Amino acid sequence: MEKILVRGGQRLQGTVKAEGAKNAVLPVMAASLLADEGTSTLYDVPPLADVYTMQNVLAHMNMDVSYQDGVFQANAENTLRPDAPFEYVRKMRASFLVMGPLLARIGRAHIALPGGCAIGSRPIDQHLKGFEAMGAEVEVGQGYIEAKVNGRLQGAKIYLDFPSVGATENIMMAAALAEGTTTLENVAEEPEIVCLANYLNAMGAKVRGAGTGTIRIEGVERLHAAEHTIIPDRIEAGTFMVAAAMTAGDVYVDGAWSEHLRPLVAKMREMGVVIEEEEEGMRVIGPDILRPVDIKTMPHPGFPTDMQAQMMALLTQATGTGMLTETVFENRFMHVEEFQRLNASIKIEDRSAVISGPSRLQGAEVAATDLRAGAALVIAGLVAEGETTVTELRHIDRGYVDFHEKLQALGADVERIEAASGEDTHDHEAAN
Ligand SMILES: CC(=O)N[C@H]1[C@@H](OP(=O)(O)OP(=O)(O)OC[C@H]2O[C@@H](n3ccc(=O)[nH]c3=O)[C@H](O)[C@@H]2O)O[C@H](CO)[C@@H](O)[C@@H]1O
Ligand SMILES: C=C(OP(=O)(O)O)C(=O)O
Repeated sequence: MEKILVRGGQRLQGTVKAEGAKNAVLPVMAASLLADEGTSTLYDVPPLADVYTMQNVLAHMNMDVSYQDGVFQANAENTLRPDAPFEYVRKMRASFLVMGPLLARIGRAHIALPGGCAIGSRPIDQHLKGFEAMGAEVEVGQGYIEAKVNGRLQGAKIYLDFPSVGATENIMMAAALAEGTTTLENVAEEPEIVCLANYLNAMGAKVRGAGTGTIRIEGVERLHAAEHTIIPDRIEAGTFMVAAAMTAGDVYVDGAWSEHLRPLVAKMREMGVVIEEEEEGMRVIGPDILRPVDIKTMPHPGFPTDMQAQMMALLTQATGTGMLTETVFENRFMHVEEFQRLNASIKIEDRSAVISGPSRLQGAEVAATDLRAGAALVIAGLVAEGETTVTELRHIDRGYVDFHEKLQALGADVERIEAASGEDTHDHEAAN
């Protein structure tokens, strides 16, 4: 088992580049199932564990796929196999995004139930409600969801109870090949939804309104392969922005697109961080004294839950009391105990974490409880006294490419090392 070892005290300086977005590439890869003709080529595909998992899921379904040097190619002309087994879905919940494309393309899907995970129970009722409204029969049993439709899915009016990112994507992909028009209301407005809609439209779909609260999809009979470039990862970019601010550093984050990062930029500026917006990225200059802020996570364009743990790290260094309220996931404070091990002063009150700073963080052994928590703990280690070791790196590897190397290049004293055997005893398989 490996771990990341951080020796705190360095100020980050230089330039770092964000990869293609994990949360954009996964639905786009799933959407490549919809093309019955040609080979899709996707650019800026990051070499992440989740990308390899999705590649394996598609290959399991009998697609021809290849991935090299950031370019993913996918051909779905073969007879497709309609199932995604538990061995993939347990590694990555986003495997469930193949359900909409499978139903639309071959009228059947047999997908393992995603189940709960480290950040909450994460039900899929909104996805299923959408498929049923479009005429699919859905049965849940023995750990699997079986869905089928006679003939084509039918366009429908669907109102989501909550603007779920995954449900919006899954239903949008299904509706692209449905008969008639689908109107999806109260949908997610995340930039990743727009990235998916652009790919679908390049395939010949008629999707309008992505990035707003209502999406209209006029179904077409067939879709063809297309070329598409994945947007930069706003969460990876945001993570480096926080790392820069945390260490009173001066870092240019290439690929930090300001239009995707408005809620983060607003809060960091409130804390006193200097942010210069440029066309392709942002320069972040950390102040000597950080002010505390209150933050509530919300669906886009609200503050992203995927930046909550990183902001917790930053708030430990603010002078005064700040608060983080998590409204998107029911249980996304597992990292608080790990932060406490680093001597942070954090109290949980219902769905909020109250952080008193500035804390003199002290290096300790901590475990990544989920993907963003892992990144946040490494960042906390950058300002902690002594050595911080972060274990359970499989979480970090789901969403960050060469995380420690990118930090090293900015001047951090960080390395990835082999843990002594038996040292890392919490190796649960389920990564998500
Ligand atoms: C691969 C990917 O893109 N992952 C992102 C996606 O996850 P994901 O698509 O799973 O997140 P959702 O937006 O669907 O979930 C948000 C909330 O809605 C609830 N819910 C969702 C679906 C449903 O059918 N019923 C239901 O109750 C969930 O339990 C959660 O509490 O959006 C999240 C919210 O921005 C991000 O944190 C994840 O990084
Ligand atoms: C929660 C996340 O991802 P996933 O939905 O894939 O678990 C994340 O990217 O922070």
